[in-house]
Amino acid sequence: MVTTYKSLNSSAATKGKKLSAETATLSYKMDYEPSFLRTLFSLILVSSLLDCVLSEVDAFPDTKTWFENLLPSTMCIQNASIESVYGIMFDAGSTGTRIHIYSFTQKYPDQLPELRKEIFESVKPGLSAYADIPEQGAETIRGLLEVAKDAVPSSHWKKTPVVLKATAGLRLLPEKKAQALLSEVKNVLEESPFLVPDNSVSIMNGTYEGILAWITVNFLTGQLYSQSKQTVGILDLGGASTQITFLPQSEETLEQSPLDFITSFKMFHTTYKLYTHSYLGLGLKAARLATLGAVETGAVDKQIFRSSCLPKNLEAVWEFGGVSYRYGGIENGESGFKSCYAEVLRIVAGKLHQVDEIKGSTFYAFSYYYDRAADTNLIDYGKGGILEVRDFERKAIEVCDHMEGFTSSSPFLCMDLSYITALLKEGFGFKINTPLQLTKKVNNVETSWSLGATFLMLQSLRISN
Ligand SMILES: Nc1nc2c(ncn2[C@@H]2O[C@H](COP(=O)(O)OP(=O)(O)O)[C@@H](O)[C@H]2O)c(=O)[nH]1
Ligand SMILES: [Ca+2]
Repeated sequence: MVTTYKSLNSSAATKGKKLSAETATLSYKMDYEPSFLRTLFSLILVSSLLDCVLSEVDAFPDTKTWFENLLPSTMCIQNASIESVYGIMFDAGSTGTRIHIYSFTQKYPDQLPELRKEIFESVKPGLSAYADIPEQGAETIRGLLEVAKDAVPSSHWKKTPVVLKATAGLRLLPEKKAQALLSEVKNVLEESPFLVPDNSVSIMNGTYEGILAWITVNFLTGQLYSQSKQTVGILDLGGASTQITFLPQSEETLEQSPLDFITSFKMFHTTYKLYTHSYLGLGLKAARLATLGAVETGAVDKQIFRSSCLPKNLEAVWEFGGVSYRYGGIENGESGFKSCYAEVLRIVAGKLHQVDEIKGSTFYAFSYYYDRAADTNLIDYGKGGILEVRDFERKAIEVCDHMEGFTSSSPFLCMDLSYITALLKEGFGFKINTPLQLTKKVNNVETSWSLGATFLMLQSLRISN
């Protein structure tokens, strides 16, 4: 049994910092403490339930009932005198592609496997940057598969499933281009020695992102099996889309929310009705494009997109989704927080559904919320921390009103912080003193949908040794 936490290459914090700094690749290996194996056991249990019902999401996009009576027939990872089970999950995000290689051990034949180790590596840019050269996009997957070949013993290759789920970057592409990319990727997976299930390469429904991450976080924090059922909401800010997911306490929320914002499921004899929504185009980088006014026009030769959120004398080129945009500040014009905030406000104003009760709730926030808070020392990169919405605002004012002395690695820092402030305050309608728990990992497990998705994959395939 793994008894100590250790980071094999270097500290996760240092590696994570690289991710924030948007470097090309990073990798780390880590073992997990046994203290939360019970939690992971439970998570696997939930995933076994999830597996059989996720397909219902598309069929009944309004209110769904999940998990009902599923437990006995789905507890299928058993009867094994097992050493290791592996699962490979690709997260094809809008800003990068990541491979998560999880290994599990099964100690006793009648027990579900326990997560033992995760190996992670990523490349930038994301698949959508290869929209016109899909073969090259697929080559990035081939490269990452080499990591999997090193990580998984060759004796296990054939029974180790590999799945790729794409998120907002591909959702935003024209259907034909997205399909061409997915088809090239599928070819590459099929050429690999791993097990390639049906539907192994797909664009994930935005609802799944929120729900899988919500279940992951609430299991890892012990909320779902505690008596109090004090669950926490989650906020994910990706490059191209953003998700909000929480368990409403008030009937009013359930009654007044649009039908497709509410998803219900039964788990451990409790029915949960979650509020979840994914806003496509409101991720951090998509919001930059919108603020620059480049969404409608696209990148036109020689055109420079200007914003008061950028240093006045700046002129540079920014690439997103495989397109290059020239951008800069407004020389002899406005700059600073006040004018910048007015710009970013236009991106969120009237675009989001607001719920009164979130004002008093606790939310876990990760991805770009975490990265930008860490970049500006609002939180420690390794540890995370609790912030209030007004901390983002305070930092936005500080950065935006001192852009002349700008030395930051990202010229977009003022715009990003202002956007995060506007999204939280005016978009979702949080109060300035709403606490946010900035978290990258809970018990050393990434706060992302990919672990949950891996459990689903294993369970749906009845993978065991
Ligand atoms: N906690 C966590 N964050 C991640 C992981 N992979 C990517 N991110 C964060 O996700 C953000 C980028 O979002 P991305 O997935 O590319 O865009 P999306 O397609 O709109 O979701 C950045 O803040 C990354 O740091 C991960 O494994 N764990
Ligand atoms: Ca993401």
